[in-house]
This record gives sequence, C-alpha cells and structure tokens, in this order.
Amino acid sequence: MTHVQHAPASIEIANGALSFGQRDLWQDLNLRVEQGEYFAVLGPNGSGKSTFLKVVLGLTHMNSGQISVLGAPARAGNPGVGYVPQQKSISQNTPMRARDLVGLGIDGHKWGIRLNTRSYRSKVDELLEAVGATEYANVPVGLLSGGEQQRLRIAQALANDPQILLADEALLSLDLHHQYAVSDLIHQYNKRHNATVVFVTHEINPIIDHVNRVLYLANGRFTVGTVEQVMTSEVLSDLYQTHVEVIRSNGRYIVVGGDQNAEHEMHQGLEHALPADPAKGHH
Ligand SMILES: Nc1ncnc2c1ncn2[C@@H]1O[C@H](COP(=O)(O)OP(=O)(O)OP(=O)(O)O)[C@@H](O)[C@H]1O
Repeated sequence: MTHVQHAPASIEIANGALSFGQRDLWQDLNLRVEQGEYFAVLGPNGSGKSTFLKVVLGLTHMNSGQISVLGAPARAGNPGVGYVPQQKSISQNTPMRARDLVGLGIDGHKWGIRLNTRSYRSKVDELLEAVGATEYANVPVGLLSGGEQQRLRIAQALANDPQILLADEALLSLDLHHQYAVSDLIHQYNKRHNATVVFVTHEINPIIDHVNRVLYLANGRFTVGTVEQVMTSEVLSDLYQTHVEVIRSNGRYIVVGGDQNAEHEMHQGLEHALPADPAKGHH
C-alpha cells in the first residue's frame, strides 16, 4: 500500500483564539496555508491583521490553540521567515546608506559570512539588484523617497531567502506606480522561490491578480476563501453584520457601506479602483 506524503503546511493554526481584554480578534480559527501560497489578510482598522503576523512571527501568543510555522511551533527569530513591518518614516539624518539597511537583514551565521567581506558585499549587491535599487545603493536612506525606502525594506526581508515572507501594509503611502512595482517584486519572489507570502492590506486591488486566498477579519469574526468567494456582498455583509455592497468593476473590487471602517476601504477602493478615465470625462 502506498502512503500519500503530505508536505507540512507552511503555516498551520488549529483552534486558534486571541483576545485582548474584551476585544476578540478571532476564535475557532483553523487555517492551513500551503508552501508557495500567496495569502492576503484583509479587514478594517483594529481587526487584528498586524497581530496575525505577530502570531506567525512568534512575537504574540494566542490565548489558545496551536500555530506551527514551517513544521515547528512559531518562534521569534526564525530565519525561514522574512518580515516587512508597517512602514515608518526614516529620519532624514539617518547616517545609514541604502546598502547598510539591506545588509542588516543578512544573517551572517546562516551564510557563514562576516560584515564587510567580499561575500557579504556581493550578497548585498545581489539584493539591491533584485529590488532595482542598485543606482541608489550609496545614498543615505533618509534622502530616498517612500517607494525607494520600501524596496530596501523588502530587500532586507528577503536577505536570508525566507520560505515565508510576511508583509504588513507594504504598499501604504506608495503612489499607484510604486504600489504595482512593489507588488510585482513580491509576486516574483513568491513564484521564483515557491515562497509563501502573507500580505496584510486594506486595499486588495493592487495585489488581486496574485492572491490565492484571503483571510478577512472584522469585528472578532473571520472568513477564509478565494477572492471570488470572499469578496461578495453576501459574505461581507454576513461578516460585518450589516449591509455591505461589493461592486466589481474592471476586475477591481469596491466595498461600499458597512461601518466607518468599511467606508474607509471604500474611499481607498475608489481611489485605486477607478483611475480617472479621460475618455469618459468627468461630471
Ligand atoms: N499587545 C496588545 N495588547 C493589547 N491590545 C492589543 C495588543 N496588540 C494589539 N492590540 C489590539 O488588538 C486590536 C488589533 O490590532 P492590530 O494592530 O492587529 O489591528 P490591524 O487590523 O492591523 O489594524 P490597522 O489596520 O489599524 O493596522 C487593536 O484593537 C489593538 O489595540
């Protein structure tokens, strides 16, 4: 008799529950994210998206349930997991150059290389090249634009060739052009390395072509499924427990109604989903 060998899940949560005081983020969460999957985490402000990443990172512990990451309990500092934290502005006076920032991500222990050796420098060059940042390698990071800094953060997160890349609002504050550029970069890494991507975002449209499945969190409840399954008026109304309208236009989604948070998404959705079409004119 042959046995089918199941590869371990990239991320697996069993019976997960997490609350802070009176605030439930989720209960009865059972989830298996496969290696190579591009997984989006959506939801309004405060629904627990960033906390979900922190649980995967082993920085926050659930109240109950188990989480395994790459076949072992989640633990902080796992070199198999890369993390692009929510963007914070970098002071103009930071004495670091672009290449120094990227170099911080290199785990010398893993690569057997030391700072300032030739192999270290060539690894940094390779990472800069991969994110298209070679031309500003020696520029102080504080002088770079938000989009340029964001590329460096991604290079830093990819420095150890992680099997899982966690990105927290990686497109926030980028203009539309840079949103798509950064989104493409992450997608390429996902495909070339069969890496799992967990992408936290308010705005699904810039990544919609890449996403395999979605975890949508709202009001202590959640739903999981493909974009087509989750992004419907019926499913989101049920999740928000109030009427929400999901409009699909040119393959983009606009969420209208619900609470203030859903309205917030609506505005972002409108901004990005319906770029001005000069042919149609404005009224
Ligand atoms: N360590 C903590 N102690 C207490 N409450 C916390 C802690 N971490 C997060 N919270 C609360 O949990 C909720 C979820 O926070 P989280 O940052 O995960 O939300 P989010 O969905 O990422 O929100 P946003 O879209 O605004 O970034 C918030 O109400 C937050 O105040």
